[in-house]
Amino acid sequence: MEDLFASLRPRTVLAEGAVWLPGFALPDAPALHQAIADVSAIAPFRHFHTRMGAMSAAMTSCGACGWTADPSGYHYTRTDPETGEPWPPMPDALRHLAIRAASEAGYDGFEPESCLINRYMPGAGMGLHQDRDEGRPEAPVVSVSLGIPARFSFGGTSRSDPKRIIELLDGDVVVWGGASRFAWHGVSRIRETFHPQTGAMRYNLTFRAINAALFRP
Ligand SMILES: O=C(O)CCC(=O)C(=O)O
Ligand SMILES: [Fe+2]
Repeated sequence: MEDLFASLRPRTVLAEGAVWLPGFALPDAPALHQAIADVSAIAPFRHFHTRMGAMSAAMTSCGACGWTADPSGYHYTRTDPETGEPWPPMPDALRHLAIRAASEAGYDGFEPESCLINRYMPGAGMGLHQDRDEGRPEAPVVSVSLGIPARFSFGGTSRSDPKRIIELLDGDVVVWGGASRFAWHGVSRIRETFHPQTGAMRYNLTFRAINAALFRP
């Protein structure tokens, strides 16, 4: 059965340096759900407020630093501004999966310092953006999807470049680095559907290597 699905949704190069690995994380899903529960028990999901208002995806982080947003901008911080405590350490199950996925996509030696966990309810999405606050252009971003599907747009390094739109399913992984490291991407508003593990919810984990000189307290 697994081979049948793998042949229907083969590994796909989205652009130079960007690879979609359908179902790559499926065997790890139970451990990933446990890790999300453990992290969010210490650093709860919250909606950051930017200049544009509240973000529709709820977020938390783990690792040496965590992604935060406030009306002044985006930063990686060592402590969770909500609790004042350091972000929880990255569970091994997460770190190992990210390293394996990066390697599978051609990026050996990836060492993620931070994992941003996004939680989308139906109606939530993420506007087109580039991930460019990391200060480590040589390291890829590894993105893992769990739960209900999402329409993911993936373009080029100019905002107006043509986009490829793919449906990310439970266990899918997308890795982008090299010529695609600063590719524009976004998530359409999630449609209400049901997944046995997550209910009407989608989780996305993005793993990044971060330049320590950019960490804020
Ligand atoms: O949810 C996704 O698939 C993408 C998330 C993302 O682009 C980000 O967290 O920077
Ligand atoms: Fe992103």
